Amino acid sequence: MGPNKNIEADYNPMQQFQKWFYEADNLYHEREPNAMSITTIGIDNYPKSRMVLLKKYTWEGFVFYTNYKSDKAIAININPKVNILFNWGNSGRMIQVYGIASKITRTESENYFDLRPRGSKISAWASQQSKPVASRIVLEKQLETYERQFKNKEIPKPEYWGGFIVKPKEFHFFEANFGGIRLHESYRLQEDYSWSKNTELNLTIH
Ligand SMILES: Cc1cc2nc3c(=O)[nH]c(=O)nc-3n(C[C@H](O)[C@H](O)[C@H](O)COP(=O)(O)O)c2cc1C
Repeated sequence: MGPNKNIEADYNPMQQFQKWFYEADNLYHEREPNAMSITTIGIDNYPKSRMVLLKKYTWEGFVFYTNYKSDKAIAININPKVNILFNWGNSGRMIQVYGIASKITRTESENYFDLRPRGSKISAWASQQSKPVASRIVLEKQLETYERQFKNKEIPKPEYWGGFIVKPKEFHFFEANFGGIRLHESYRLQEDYSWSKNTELNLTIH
């Protein structure tokens, strides 16, 4: 079928995301509905994907946390254009989001860090993400060191740990069904901040 273009002035595709996210969790019982892949373009110009966990989404965008010295953070600093992907196998649904990533405020990251379990806080201190560790023993030693250092103390957020928000520019919602019909709805942010919508139905062979 041909594309069916129309503009829905008040519509925000975050509503559709919210519906599918809710259903992935409560209707289709995905094991980890908040797991998403994020692809960045690195300094070597290669795209690189890895999984992260979505910790919050708002009308503004999608928030995840990481090490600001990691490959993904370095890539984002150079090129903030990213692609995130949710793949929910139980329902045959997939969502792609093109967006622009930026750091959230330090206060927001601190507030979230304070809510994390003690073990995760220690790990944030001990882990040098994207850097090879000589051995498991070295990593365990680092964990012990920080456990000793913070014994009976509040654990502050490390300077290099924090969140990114991905502000969406384009959404693609895909739904495959077993009859081989694939629904593809896409939304693009326009200059006036309204979203244009495009719907396609494709007959696909898996
Ligand atoms: C299911 C899953 C969830 C993950 N969640 C996160 C996360 O929320 N934040 C994070 O920094 N790394 C997370 N990781 C580890 C990353 O995939 C990645 O290995 C690490 O962040 C280093 O990536 P980079 O070197 O490309 O920056 C997760 C891995 C898996 C398999």
